[in-house]
Amino acid sequence: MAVQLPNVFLKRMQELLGSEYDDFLASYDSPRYAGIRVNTLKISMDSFLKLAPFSLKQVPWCETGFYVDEQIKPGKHPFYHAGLYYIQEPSAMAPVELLEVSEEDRVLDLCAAPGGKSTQIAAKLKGTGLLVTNDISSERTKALAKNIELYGVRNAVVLNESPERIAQAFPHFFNKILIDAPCSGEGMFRKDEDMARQWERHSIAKCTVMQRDILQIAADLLAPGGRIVYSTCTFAPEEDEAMIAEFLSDHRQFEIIPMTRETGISPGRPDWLDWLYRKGEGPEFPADIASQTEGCGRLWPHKVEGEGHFFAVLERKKDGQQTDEEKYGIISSETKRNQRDDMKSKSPKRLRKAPVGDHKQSGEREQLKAWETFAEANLRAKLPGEPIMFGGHIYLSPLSKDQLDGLKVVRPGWYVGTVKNGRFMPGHPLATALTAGEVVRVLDLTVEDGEAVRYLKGETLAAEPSRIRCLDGADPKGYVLITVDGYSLGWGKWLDGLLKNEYPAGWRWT
Ligand SMILES: C[S@@+](CC[C@H](N)C(=O)[O-])C[C@H]1O[C@@H](n2cnc3c(N)ncnc32)[C@H](O)[C@@H]1O
Repeated sequence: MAVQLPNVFLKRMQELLGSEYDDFLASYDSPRYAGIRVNTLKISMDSFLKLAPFSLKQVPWCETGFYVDEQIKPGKHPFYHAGLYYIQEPSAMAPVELLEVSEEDRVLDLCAAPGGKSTQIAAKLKGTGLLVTNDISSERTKALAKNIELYGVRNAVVLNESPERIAQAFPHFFNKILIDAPCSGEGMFRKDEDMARQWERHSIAKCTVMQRDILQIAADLLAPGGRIVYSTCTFAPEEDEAMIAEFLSDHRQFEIIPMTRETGISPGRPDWLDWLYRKGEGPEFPADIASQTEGCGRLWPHKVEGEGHFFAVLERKKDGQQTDEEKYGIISSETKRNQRDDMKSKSPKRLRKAPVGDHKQSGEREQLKAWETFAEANLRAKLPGEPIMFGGHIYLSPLSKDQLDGLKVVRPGWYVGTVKNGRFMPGHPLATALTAGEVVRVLDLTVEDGEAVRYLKGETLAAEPSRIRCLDGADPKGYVLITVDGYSLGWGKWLDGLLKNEYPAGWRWT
């Protein structure tokens, strides 16, 4: 077998899977599956299918997902740098499909880094509603913020918080919540051999403690009638069926929404709750709860083309016994006061409202004015969100500063730029989320002639003024949106036949 699997894991799977075990084990001898998901925020499916530079095979459970041959290196193509697709393991595409995100939803992705599922949610929101995307690891939120920017998301707030503190700030606020929980990662063994080596260290018992806490708090974050999707990339019943059964026992107002099976999703295994109970490793759940867990789902590596995943869709019952707090999001002023005090005492580095000093306020006003002047001269679009200052930078935020007060904010919204020496400098994320029709100057490069790659490498390009497409008879001199085959890559600054490259050093093609 190509992958060295832990003996304890193999013994458990043999007991759990019985006659299916041999097929399961044989799946480790097949190559892993690679996938890409089209970012419909930046390109329509029709256009992508015409433009796709490699052959694609549909992923059954995700309309925008495709299997690709890993050897083609999908990360080494200008279209990847234009954010036209995300490289994602095919089974990891299923949880967001089950969340059934609609336009205008308020969505929370609680365990989001590096952002695969958040970018999928953002595409479904189509720039409407709100995405709050969070991870407890400050290191991992760097990749999360970068992906939100690369994929052209305009309506996301990126947080680096504990779920408890988000629940204090936003009680019963979100109507869709994704918990892609930290887990023992048994479904990752073929993709990442390190996961197999570290399986004992990320023990199932440790993971269940985190999962229990996160699920518990998610119930306090969910608005009436809302939906939670809980997912793991592990097969362990302690982290899957038993975690869901325990949640349902503690939250009788919730129920599992069984999922359809046509796409290859296998049912949950209530009998595995008995297996745990008989081993003395789990409680005996009431029959009505245990039977519901059959409505959970798994993608198995020996049954579908994917590495494996577990999911449960949880909704609040319509006739459930709810407190006013749960029903209407009402929270008593005393609870609010206690929560605010608690939040303030625990917060080291947080978003602060602008100090009220006149000097500071007029400085901020000037900077916001500089942004408005830039937008008037260079853009032809009404952009969403409130302009706010944060850490010396200007953002368009889907939330007010008050709503974010006291939280550890990585990005309060869409980063549009910063003012240096009285001059507005547009940010790279402004460019990646703009379309060619929204700006005054565009220079379109192509994959074929190699110029797009030269731009991504940071080279200065020569360009005759006639190549700069200028709206309304504008002068070619100034900030130009650089596109590849029509899709935005970043900024350039054109002067006298030369295009100064504004593609950020840390993002360059190497
Ligand atoms: C399976 S990964 C998430 C993958 C991500 N959803 C994606 O699709 O790219 C689990 C994440 O949970 C985060 N995490 C662990 N404990 C957490 C907690 N208590 N609250 C929020 N995030 C947590 C980890 O840092 C990790 O990034």
